[in-house]
Amino acid sequence: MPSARQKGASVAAQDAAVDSKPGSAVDTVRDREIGVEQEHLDQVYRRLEEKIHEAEFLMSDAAKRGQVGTPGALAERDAQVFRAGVHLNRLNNEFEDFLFGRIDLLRGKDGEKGPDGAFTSIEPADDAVRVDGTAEIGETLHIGRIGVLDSDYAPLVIDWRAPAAAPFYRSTPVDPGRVVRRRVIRSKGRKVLGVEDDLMRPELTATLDGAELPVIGDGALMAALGQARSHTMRDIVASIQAEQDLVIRAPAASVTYVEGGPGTGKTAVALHRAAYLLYQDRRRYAGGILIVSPTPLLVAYTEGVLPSLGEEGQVAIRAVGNLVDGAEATAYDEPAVARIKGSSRMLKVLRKAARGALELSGPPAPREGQLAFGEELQAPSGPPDRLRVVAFGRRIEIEAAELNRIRHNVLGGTTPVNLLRPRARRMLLDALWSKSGSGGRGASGDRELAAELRSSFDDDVSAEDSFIAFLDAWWPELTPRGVLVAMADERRLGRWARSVLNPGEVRRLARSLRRFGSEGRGPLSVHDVALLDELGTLLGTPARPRKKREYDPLDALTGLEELMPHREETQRERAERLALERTEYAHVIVDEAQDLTPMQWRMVGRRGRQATWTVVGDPAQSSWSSPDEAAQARDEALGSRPRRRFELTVNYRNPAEIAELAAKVLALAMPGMKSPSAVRSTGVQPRFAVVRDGDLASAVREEAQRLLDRVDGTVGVVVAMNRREQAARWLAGLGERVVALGSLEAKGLEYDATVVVSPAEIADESPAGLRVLYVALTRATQQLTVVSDRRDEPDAQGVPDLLRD
Ligand SMILES: Nc1ncnc2c1ncn2[C@@H]1O[C@H](COP(=O)(O)OP(=O)(O)OP(=O)(O)O)[C@@H](O)[C@H]1O
Repeated sequence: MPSARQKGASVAAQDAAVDSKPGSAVDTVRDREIGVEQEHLDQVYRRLEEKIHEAEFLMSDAAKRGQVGTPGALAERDAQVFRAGVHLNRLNNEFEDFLFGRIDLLRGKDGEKGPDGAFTSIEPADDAVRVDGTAEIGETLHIGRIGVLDSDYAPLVIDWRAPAAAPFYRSTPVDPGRVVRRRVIRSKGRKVLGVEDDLMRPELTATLDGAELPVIGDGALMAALGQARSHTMRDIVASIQAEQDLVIRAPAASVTYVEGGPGTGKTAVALHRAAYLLYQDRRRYAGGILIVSPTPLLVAYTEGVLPSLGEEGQVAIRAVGNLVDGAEATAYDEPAVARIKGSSRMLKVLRKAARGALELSGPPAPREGQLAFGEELQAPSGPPDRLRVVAFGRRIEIEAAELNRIRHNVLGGTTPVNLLRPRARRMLLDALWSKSGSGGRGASGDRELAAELRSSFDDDVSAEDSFIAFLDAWWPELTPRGVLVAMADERRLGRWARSVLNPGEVRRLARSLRRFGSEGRGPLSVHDVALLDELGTLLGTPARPRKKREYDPLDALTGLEELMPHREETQRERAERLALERTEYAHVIVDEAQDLTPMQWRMVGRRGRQATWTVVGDPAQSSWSSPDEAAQARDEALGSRPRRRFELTVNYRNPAEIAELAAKVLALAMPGMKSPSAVRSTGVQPRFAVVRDGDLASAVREEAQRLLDRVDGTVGVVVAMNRREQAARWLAGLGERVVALGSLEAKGLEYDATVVVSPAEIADESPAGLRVLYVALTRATQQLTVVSDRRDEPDAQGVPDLLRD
């Protein structure tokens, strides 16, 4: 397969000859071609308007039907309203470029058409090209965000995900299939602004309706890559490249595993794949698609892509620190602590803590309800050591030793602690019963009487205030946060982590957990969230009594209750409820997978136990210190599912000048690892600035301003994590186009230009520092400035030690 650079170059060279004469015949041809596409777009919009009217009619008709009360009519109404609503929503969406592509194809081998109205054959008919090298175009297809058929069911627009659209992405000059010319159409609202063509069979003289096929522009890919960046990612639907298309359309079997260097389009491919899967099998993915992203910044950056592809609702994009409902990671752990919290060794510690925390419990007073761990930390009263009740007119007591024995028995096995409470209650009642001596009263042989006696004993005791208060204090419902707070006590943690963590690790971990405060309300880090999720599983959530639905007198009249126990919930309400309750997904996509720690893999794995997976990542960008351990955890999460591997090899983000510099760090970080090849070059070399008089702030501000003057889009200033707030102050007043980022926050993002501040400082931040620096150096689409301080040991040209040959 030729590189995209070769492709782009061949077309650009071809066009350079014609395009160099502004105002010449080329402009007239371009205008005429824009006019041709405008006509088609007008026709598409006329048809869309008809469809919108149809959908509106369907909605109102469905609403009328709703007044007829038979179950069949109600279900039909729900289904219709749902379908019409989705349709309207999608059509009303103001797509920036609804129609973006066109392919002109040779006649196919067979004359068969697919369900989208296009001919299905991939290979051209034997006689499609005449012996003199001329050919007539046999089929023209327009490609857009959703498919549109005209009133005769002929395709006006093919959905980009339909099989007929695949040649738009797959065709290359080496393997063109039937495609002669691929055209990208740029439009805004209803107006066509431009066209860019790639010729797949330049050797042919092709005609369309008898006239020679014109070729316009520099190629769409280069046009897209050269555009200024904003703070949100754009879709790449008009210029997906062949190797990317293979991943996007890979069958969703088991695990699709994608590796590729920085800028190879992994994130873009992951998002387009989600849209493709939904299109392929909407019913199957009604179970939801989860996209796991490393940071909330990357979530915000990518959030608009799926709606722009016409997909919303069934895809949840969540940062790995936001996967647990009600928990949101806002704090960062220092690398040494992150290493402990992320390690699979934590599993053993958490297992001990989940059970051990029960022994810390004390009376729930002074507050009602759930046990507040914080209070008991300050005044550790411990669990009550004696149970006293009065039953059948007698005082019965259980002492500490027996209580401990009972607790020990109940805790045997691996059942989640909170689910063991009914068993604990039963065993207490058994012990009280045998102490009461009442067993003998039924011994005369009347088993029914004995059972009755026992049952009334249990009822009496269970209703007693002292028994209820005891059980609440002795076996309270534990919360994950409560257990984490309990682990903040170093001595206690040392006990639970014995022979797993060394004393230094225990001290560090306990100190970090004290951030929650005694109330457990302090900020969480991204690694804490995985611990919370694990604890949630270890503790379990006891079943709550179901809210009984209100009695509806109609049920009695119609007998509907038996027929439709969920009649009060419409399909849509049910879908919304399920989405809220959803903890497992039909497909899980993990972006930047190289960064997931073993504990995070466990958390993500729980959300896709029955799912198919797409995992994208780049080991060279891993900020996790033990990639082998993480790989093992990944394999555990993915189980024995077979994997299909893909590799992306072309860097679409960085110009060659920046990619070359980054490759030097890659050679240090991962010797022998190949860099992806950059697809374009700008002629602008990275700039090296050196801090004067120790005034880092002025140097960074000056360089940021310089770049703001040189690019139209965004500028990112990447600093070591502990300088984030400082750097934001340095940049104050420079406007919204510039942002300060900690090295770990830069993951996945991109800017027109970046300032990387003190490579040595970033590299020294953690054991994975060189890989983090590699990430920082690969964020710019146009220009890069490296600011060096003394510790960077810059040479006379300002090049820091780490970036020299
Ligand atoms: N086929 C394409 N057409 C146009 N732009 C593309 C194409 N493929 C990738 N890009 C652009 O290249 C840039 C990098 O893409 P993306 O962020 O998906 O790469 P990545 O592999 O996830 O990078 P990283 O690993 O560094 O985070 C984005 O601006 C994306 O829009």
